[in-house]
Amino acid sequence: MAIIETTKLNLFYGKKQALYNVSLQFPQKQVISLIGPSGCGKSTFLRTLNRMNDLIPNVRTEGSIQVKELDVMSARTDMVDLRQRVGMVFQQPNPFPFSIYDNVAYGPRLHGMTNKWELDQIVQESLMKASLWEEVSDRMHTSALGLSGGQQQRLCIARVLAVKPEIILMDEPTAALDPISTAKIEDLIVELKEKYTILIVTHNMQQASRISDRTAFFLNGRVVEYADTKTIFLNPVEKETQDYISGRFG
Ligand SMILES: Nc1ncnc2c1ncn2[C@@H]1O[C@H](COP(=O)(O)OP(=O)(O)OP(=O)(O)O)[C@@H](O)[C@H]1O
Repeated sequence: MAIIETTKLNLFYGKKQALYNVSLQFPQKQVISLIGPSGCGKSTFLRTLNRMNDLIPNVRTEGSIQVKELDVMSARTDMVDLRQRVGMVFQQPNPFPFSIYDNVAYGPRLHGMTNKWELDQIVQESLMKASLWEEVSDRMHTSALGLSGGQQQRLCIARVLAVKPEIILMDEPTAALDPISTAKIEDLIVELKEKYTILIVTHNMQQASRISDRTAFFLNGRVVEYADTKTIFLNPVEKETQDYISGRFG
């Protein structure tokens, strides 16, 4: 069953159209890669799913997005609720300038959790799920800004996990990281799909083929092909997909 379904999604930045009739379905508890050359609309598409584009002036969106029963584009949709269910991790790790503990506790506190015992539990659990607990358990009250880039990115993932999302959107989450930190995040993504649905924008073809179950290839704001990852990389139907994955453009 699809956890996310977009239907005929069009998006305009002012007069410029960036997405054309994007209709995609994403099954639960899978990793889905969004690939395509720079400027083809991958990040724009990702941001429509939790309405992050609303923060950009002059954006207009048409079509529909369902996250299970939730009509994402409805004016009645509660943004705090939506972004709790559909969390996001960005290219540059962006921890708050607070302690490690306060970064992870931020979301639960925002949702009204005040009990210290409960907060301690959720912070520890989230850091464990993000494979960071062992590295930080003895310095929870020191600044998150003292962590390495890879640790900061896992902290940002822990921060998302702490509010118990169903879906995690990741926009090039390893682009700013070294190969070892990248491998840790990739392992983590594969572990997390046991419980979460993960959409990842990536320019790294090996990464997409290593970690994702399904892959969507975008070009000029359109989805050219969407299939299981093996098919996209080994046996694509469309010539444009073949050209892109074999490095002939992009
Ligand atoms: N805030 C914005 N205002 C106006 N146009 C934008 C904005 N953000 C993106 N665009 C345009 O929309 C199109 C799609 O951009 P988008 O960033 O979604 O592509 P992308 O595939 O994620 O690219 P990249 O891989 O380089 O991050 C591009 O033509 C881009 O210039």
